[in-house]
Amino acid sequence: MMLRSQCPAGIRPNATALPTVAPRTGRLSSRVLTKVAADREVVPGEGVLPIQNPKNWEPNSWRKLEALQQPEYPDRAAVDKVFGQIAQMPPLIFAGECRTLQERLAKAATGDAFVITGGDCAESFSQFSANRIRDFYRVLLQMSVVLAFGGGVPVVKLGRIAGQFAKPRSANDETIDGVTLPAYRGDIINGPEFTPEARVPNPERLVQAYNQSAATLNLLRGFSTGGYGGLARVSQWNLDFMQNSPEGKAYQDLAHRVDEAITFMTACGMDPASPLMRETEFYTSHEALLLDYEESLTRLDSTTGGWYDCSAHFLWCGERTRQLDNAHVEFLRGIQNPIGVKVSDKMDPRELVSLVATLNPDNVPGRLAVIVRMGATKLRNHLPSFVKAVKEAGQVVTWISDPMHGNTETVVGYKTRRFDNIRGEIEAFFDVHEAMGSVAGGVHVEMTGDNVTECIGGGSSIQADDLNSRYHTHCDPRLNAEQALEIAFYVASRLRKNRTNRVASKAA
Ligand SMILES: O=C[C@H](O)[C@H](O)COP(=O)(O)O
Ligand SMILES: C=C(OP(=O)(O)O)C(=O)O
Repeated sequence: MMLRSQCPAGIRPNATALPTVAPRTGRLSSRVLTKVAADREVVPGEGVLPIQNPKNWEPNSWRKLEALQQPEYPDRAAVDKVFGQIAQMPPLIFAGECRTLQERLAKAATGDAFVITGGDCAESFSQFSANRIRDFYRVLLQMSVVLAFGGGVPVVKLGRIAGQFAKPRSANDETIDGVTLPAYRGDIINGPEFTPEARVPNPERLVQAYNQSAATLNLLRGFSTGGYGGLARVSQWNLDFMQNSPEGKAYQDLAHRVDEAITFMTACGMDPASPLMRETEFYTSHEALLLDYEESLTRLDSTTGGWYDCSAHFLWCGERTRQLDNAHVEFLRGIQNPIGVKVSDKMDPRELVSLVATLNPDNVPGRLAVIVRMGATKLRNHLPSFVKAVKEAGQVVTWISDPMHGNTETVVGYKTRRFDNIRGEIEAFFDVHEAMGSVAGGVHVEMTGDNVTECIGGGSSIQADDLNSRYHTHCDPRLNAEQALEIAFYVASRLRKNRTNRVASKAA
């Protein structure tokens, strides 16, 4: 009983805490699920109220609706068996962590925090290693320090990691040299190799993806609570290959200033061994695309009586699957995790208002992030009407910019993105919010800690001819560590400007 109120904040599990969720048993019928929910004693933890689950919603109610972008498994019985196994496996995250994240995202909606989401376009089995996770984590931490320094607000770190495996595709097939095969849909579904065997959806991949997510999360939790992610290590996070780059040097300067501030605060009596100095919060996220998988990890939280998708802290609905009457929106409207929805210029502002009302009917701050991705020019034209419509409807959302997905192009046979276009979209995002008096709450980028050559431009001046030298992504091009840090310095400059404006308007 005591454990029910011990849901840890962020990724800081109390070593003795148990999940406050009841494991689901295989693919239960909706009748059985309702019974499990009704039978469970709901005892609110300290300060945690019981949750009213949405009417007519169950973890499997999405099955009645059209689900786009789902794989066609050759043997449905085999795949159902695997989902049954996953439903018996432990949750990857805890409901209490999701609630803490929601509070943080609510602050980002008002400008009292800022969200940085980053990670691979698609996690892969072949590139899975502790060093890669560490290098990604280091860059995300560096970015968050740069942002916190510029913005003077807490930075919410949300990795596209430990579950970002399934990919929506524009086309169902891929043709190379006259041979047509089913598209690669992410390592959780099929393989990237261009062979008929690799492209068949294989249910064993589901278990491998779950296991890789669990192992990744385990390491991230260790980094976050074991001292590695603590502020005292700020100056040690620079990656070797960045030491001499302008971004690496700018970061090192900033890190020295942080070190000096810590020395000063320690002299004033702050305990350098305190959790504030040694630990950091880190959350996981991915696109809730493969609905069978998400359902099998959806569990009932015994503290609140709410359903949580325990595959990640934060789940989002992609641009290709956000139709109001379809399965993905149905699934997401019922889970209690904070969620996001990707939005392009193809959406009408009235449709956005309906979508926000469906996904967050109680208008809970921090519950819903609207992740805008359309390219700078379209964003300057369309975002104002989105912001206006949402404002007029009295809806609270956390606005986040994804400057990657509206800027993809093909150059010399490679899918790539230009650094200037990415930065240009972020600039437009901040400009529009500044003009509208709304809040730029975060940035969502595809990035890696590796020294890849997938996006053109930036300080390291990657040219089209360099793309083939270290192009390792399994799907879309990512910013490398240096480019990611350069973006962080730009965003920090905008946050600093916002901060100055806020101080000036308070003084006036
Ligand atoms: O990551 C996002 C999508 O899966 C990706 O952009 C789709 O790419 P495609 O247009 O090559 O299918
Ligand atoms: C597919 C993605 O984005 P979008 O839905 O915006 O295209 C993604 O973020 O991986």
